[in-house]
Amino acid sequence: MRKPIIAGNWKMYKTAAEAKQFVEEVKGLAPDASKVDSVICAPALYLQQLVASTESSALQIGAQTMHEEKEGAFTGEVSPVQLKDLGVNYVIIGHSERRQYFNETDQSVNKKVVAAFEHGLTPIMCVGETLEQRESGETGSVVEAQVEAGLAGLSEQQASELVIAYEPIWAIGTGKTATAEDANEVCGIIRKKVASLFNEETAQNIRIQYGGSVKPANIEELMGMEHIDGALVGGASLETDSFVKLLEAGSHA
Ligand SMILES: O=C(CO)COP(=O)(O)O
Repeated sequence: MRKPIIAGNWKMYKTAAEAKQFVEEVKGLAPDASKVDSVICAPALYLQQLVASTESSALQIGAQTMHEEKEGAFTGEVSPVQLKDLGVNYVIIGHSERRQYFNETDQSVNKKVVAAFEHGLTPIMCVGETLEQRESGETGSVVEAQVEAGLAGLSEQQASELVIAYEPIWAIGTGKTATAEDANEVCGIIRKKVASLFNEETAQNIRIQYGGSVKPANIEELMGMEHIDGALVGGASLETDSFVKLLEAGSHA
């Protein structure tokens, strides 16, 4: 059985005071960590404070991106060693906004995934097609290529521990959700690809999230699908009420 994982991606939202208040409110309400992994991926600025305030709670803290080198002359960047040193557990890698606005490629995503594991972080690697690719029937081949490139060089053990987030770009922040069946179909394609790259056991272990306009009203249907093990949530992770509802839905899946 794969443990569900619900992760909020706050993107570039919230002041320090708002971040602190959210976490203070939610940490006591997060379901038991044996039932669901509950994660907030916050702006880098707040990670230290949020890790400290969630100590000994079920709520875990993740980052939204990182550089692939452990240190160096990379002005403005944050390294995996620095994240680990703060007590961060998860890091989102290759979000479509990073690919679109910050020139991340399948190759740089792969370097970051490898570096995250090297430094004891669990990557949440994002894949997903554009509307144009979906409409021209390329969804399967696009996500397969992203998965193959992103997982290059990983051991079976690392691939088993990786989290993949399937986020169709046209469903992000648009209010348009992929139907549960469509989302499940693509997550199934991803699992099959992992089986072909590694083996069936690895494919059964890997956790695959769906992301794109997930909210309390649609999470149960999504989580009821065979290949969907969690959600990566933008907008609905910014409000305590809706985020707690998402965590609860995850804990019952
Ligand atoms: O990009 C997303 C999460 O990483 C999805 O964002 P929304 O949930 O706001 O559509």
